[in-house]
Amino acid sequence: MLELTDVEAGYGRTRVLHGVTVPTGRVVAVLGHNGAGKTTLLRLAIGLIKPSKGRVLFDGEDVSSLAPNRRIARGMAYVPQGQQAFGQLTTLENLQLVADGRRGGKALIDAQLARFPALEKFATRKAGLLSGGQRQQLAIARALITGPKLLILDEPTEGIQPTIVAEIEQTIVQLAAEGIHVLLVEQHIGFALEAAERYVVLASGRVTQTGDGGAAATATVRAAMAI
Ligand SMILES: Nc1ncnc2c1ncn2[C@@H]1O[C@H](COP(=O)(O)OP(=O)(O)OP(=O)(O)O)[C@@H](O)[C@H]1O
Repeated sequence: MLELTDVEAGYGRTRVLHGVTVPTGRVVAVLGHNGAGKTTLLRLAIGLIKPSKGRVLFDGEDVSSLAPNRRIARGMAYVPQGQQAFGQLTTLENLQLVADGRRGGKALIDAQLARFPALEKFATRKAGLLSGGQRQQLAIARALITGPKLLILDEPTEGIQPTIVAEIEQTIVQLAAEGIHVLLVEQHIGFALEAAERYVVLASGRVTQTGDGGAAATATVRAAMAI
């Protein structure tokens, strides 16, 4: 589905990623310490930054030079860090912003309200008054309304209370079971590897390790990351 091959990218003259190749897989986990380049890699995948070298293939098409909106139209969706939502709008209005103008808009919203009971419960609550975990579910629901083939998630459980962490993890597993591919940056290495088909570890913008996911990979990855 998504293939990043030998990509180099950064900000202005600063190179952050150096020859990074990410394998394909239903769920691919991107791991690494703070500042390793994980978010940069996701921003590159969705097209917010362009590679100066290498290529990004999606569904067999070279999308390296396509803008984010065109990648979204092809079936990519991106949920950045930080549980972003329009705080002054209600849960429902946040969902309507994405669903309006799409065929079957109401059904698309209903499907996500059914997926996330907390959002259904607080449909008329302003998003700014939701808990961080609920806002994260809202951000994921908004992305899912676009019907993505690939969901790109940047630290979806960061700063979220443990009960909702488990729900979000369950959602990721469920999405994969539904056939949606996931590119996941996640600090909870145990969960990320359990959910992942493949993983990469980044350090200073380079891949230091890659392999098959699964619980058995945890010890190897922890050793490689010295944690
Ligand atoms: N907009 C930017 N302009 C310049 N440099 C940036 C920008 N964003 C990130 N960087 C730099 O790129 C490097 C990688 O940052 P990135 O956010 O991709 O890492 P990360 O692995 O996602 O870290 P974290 O886990 O802290 O989110 C860091 O050195 C960072 O300072």
